[in-house]
Amino acid sequence: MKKMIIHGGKRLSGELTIGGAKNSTVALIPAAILADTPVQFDTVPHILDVHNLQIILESMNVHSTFENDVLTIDPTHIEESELPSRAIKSLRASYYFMGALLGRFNRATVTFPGGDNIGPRPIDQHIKGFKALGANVVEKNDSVFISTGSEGLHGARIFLDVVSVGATINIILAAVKAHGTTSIENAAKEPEIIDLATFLNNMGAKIRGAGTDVIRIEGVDSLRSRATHTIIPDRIETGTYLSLAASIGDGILLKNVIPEHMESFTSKMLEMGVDLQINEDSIFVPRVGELNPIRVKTATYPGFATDLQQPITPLLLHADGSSVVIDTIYPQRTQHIAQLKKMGADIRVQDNLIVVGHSSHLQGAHVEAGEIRSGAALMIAGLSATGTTEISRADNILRGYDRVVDKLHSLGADVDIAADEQVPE
Ligand SMILES: CC(=O)N[C@H]1[C@@H](OP(=O)(O)OP(=O)(O)OC[C@H]2O[C@@H](n3ccc(=O)[nH]c3=O)[C@H](O)[C@@H]2O)O[C@H](CO)[C@@H](O)[C@@H]1O
Ligand SMILES: C=C(OP(=O)(O)O)C(=O)O
Repeated sequence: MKKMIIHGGKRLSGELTIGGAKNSTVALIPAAILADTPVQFDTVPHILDVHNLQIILESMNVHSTFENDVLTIDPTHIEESELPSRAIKSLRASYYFMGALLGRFNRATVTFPGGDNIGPRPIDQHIKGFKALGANVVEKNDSVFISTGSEGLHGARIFLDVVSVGATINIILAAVKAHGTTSIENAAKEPEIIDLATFLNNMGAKIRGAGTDVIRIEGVDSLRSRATHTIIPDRIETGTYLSLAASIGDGILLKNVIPEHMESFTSKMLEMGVDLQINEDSIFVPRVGELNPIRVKTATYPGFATDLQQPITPLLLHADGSSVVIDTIYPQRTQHIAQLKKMGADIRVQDNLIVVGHSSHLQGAHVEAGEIRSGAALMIAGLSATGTTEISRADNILRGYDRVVDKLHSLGADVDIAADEQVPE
């Protein structure tokens, strides 16, 4: 495991470019195995999740190359094989191989995925979707075995009991080459789902309604790539740097942003009194003055993303009064609290609410990134704090933040990654 070492307390300034969205990328890579041609993605983030997905692809004889932000994947010689469980366990999105393999081979065996430890993460809605499409699903030991009869998958009407990004994507992957028409009702509306549908439609898929809560998919026989797919910018990375810039910036410009994807977040920053300058595809964060406390309640898109409730917390510590955070998606997503307290933050849980009080001074400390977004919160707090902060389990940050150390250096931060002998792999 790695640790991140931060010498904090420096004001940061400059500009940086947001990378391709992690949560699009981790769906697009499994989707690539549905193609009958090589496929290419641009603005691919340099993150551990991509590296681990490449390992999983390689185990199926799907070769990939990643150079200059361009990932090329050749699925034309794909073979069914046992997937490497260590790589599967390293990320949540490995469950997209269930839908993608089912779409490609009419069967899939996938170990239960890993990913962030943020409370219970059932996959019942994914399974419900696969079954509706005609698959037989058996969960045994730590694996899910999914198969169809010789007739393959057929279209179906599926109403999701819970709005789930993962289930929506997995059902699209399975249904895109099924016989007949599938509809997903109460579907998730996240921009990453539109990105996936755009990629598949450009290869000949017939997916309508992505970005609304009813998605219709007419199955097609073949998917053929004709152009490089440019991945949408990462809205969670953007929100993280917006929080960082308002917390300790002396003027920071974020480029490659889709401001419409950020509205639930930027509206909260404006409410706090951050004088954001929102342009067509960039956002400038000036040095901020006094900040108002706010209430944050997470919700499905276009609501405030659960993935940003921890990254905005260091900014809330600067507000002149107590802010309140309620995570309705993952109520147990609170690993940052104990760690931020070690740095002197006034933060506590009270009746299922996270209460964040004004904390005029943070002190560097040894803290642990229990998951990606608590890691991001600690990184911002460490940059704001006086003294040295060491964040162990920093792999959790590196698994989803594109070239994070280079980007922080470009803003003038004193930060490094080193091996952590205390925490074995
Ligand atoms: C790789 C990826 O894109 N990860 C994102 C995705 O995770 P993921 O796709 O796993 O999250 P979901 O949208 O599925 O989860 C939303 C809620 O639905 C529940 N649920 C989900 C599936 C299911 O079968 N049954 C069920 O009850 C979950 O426990 C959770 O409370 O969306 C989450 C919510 O925006 C984000 O935090 C993650 O960053
Ligand atoms: C929870 C997250 O990721 P994953 O679903 O990949 O664990 C996240 O990106 O905040």
